[in-house]
Amino acid sequence: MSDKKKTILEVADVHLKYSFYRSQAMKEVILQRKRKEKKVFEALRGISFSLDSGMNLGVIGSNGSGKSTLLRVLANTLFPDSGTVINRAKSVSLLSLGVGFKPDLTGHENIYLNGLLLGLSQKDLKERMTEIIAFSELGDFIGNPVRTYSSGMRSKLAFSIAVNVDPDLLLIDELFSVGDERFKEKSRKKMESMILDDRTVVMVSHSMDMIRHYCQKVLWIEHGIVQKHGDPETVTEAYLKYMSTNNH
Ligand SMILES: Nc1ncnc2c1ncn2[C@@H]1O[C@H](COP(=O)(O)OP(=O)(O)OP(=O)(O)O)[C@@H](O)[C@H]1O
Repeated sequence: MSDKKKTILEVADVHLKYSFYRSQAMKEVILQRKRKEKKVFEALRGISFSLDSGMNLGVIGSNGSGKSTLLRVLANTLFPDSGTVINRAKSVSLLSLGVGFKPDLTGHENIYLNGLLLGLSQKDLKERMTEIIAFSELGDFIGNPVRTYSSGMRSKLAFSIAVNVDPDLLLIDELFSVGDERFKEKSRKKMESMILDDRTVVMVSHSMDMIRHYCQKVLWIEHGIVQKHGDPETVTEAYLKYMSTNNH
C-alpha cells in the first residue's frame, strides 16, 4: 500500500521551445542569404504538477495547447529547455500514432529495437516477443520491412509493442483503438484493462466523457500554461465553459 502513495512524477517549471524554419523553401532562401531567421515557438511555458503512483491523470486543452509535447517530455523523447522532470517509473511507454519505426527493418526487428528502447531486457524481450507478434495479428508480415506496411498494420504493431511491454507508467496520446473493427475492439479492451489496473496513466483526450470515466485527476493546459489542476468534474467543467466562449 505504501508503494501506491509514492510520487511517481514530479514536473517543475518546465519550459520547451520548438525552433524551426517556416518551410524548407524558406530555409534555403535564408541559407543562401546567410541570414538566420529561425522561428521559435514556446510550446510549454512553466508546467508544474506531480502525480502519485497508481493514479490516472487526464490532460486536456484546446488544439495546439501543448498536450502531446508534454507527453513526449514525460516519455523522455523531448527535452525541456528549463525546469525539471523527475520520473520514478521503472518503465514508461508512450502510446501514440507515429512512434518511431525504422522503415527498412522488419516488424520483428522493430519490436526488438523498440523493446530495448522502452527498457526491456533481452530476456524479457524474448519472453514477450511471441505475445507481441500474436497480439499484432501481422502473421508472416512480421518478417517484412515496416516500409511495406499499411498504416493500419503499423498502428497495430505500435499498439502491440506499447501494451505488451507492461509499463508502470503508460502515456496515451488520444489513441484508444486502432486497426480494423475487430482489432479496435480488442485494443480498446486491452487499453481499458491497463487503465483500470493499478498502473499510473497519463492520458491526453478531447473526450471529457473518457476523462471523467477513467481519471482521478485532470490537468488543463492552454498555450503551454497550466490553467487548472484538480478533480475531473471541476477541471472539465471549467474547460468546457472556456471552450464555449469565443475569447481565446
Ligand atoms: N516540431 C514542431 N515544430 C514547431 N512547432 C511545433 C512542433 N510540434 C508542435 N509544435 C507546436 O507546439 C504547439 C503544441 O503542439 P502539441 O502537438 O503539443 O499540441 P496538442 O495540445 O497536443 O494539440 P492537439 O490537441 O491538436 O493534438 C502547437 O502550437 C504546435 O504548432
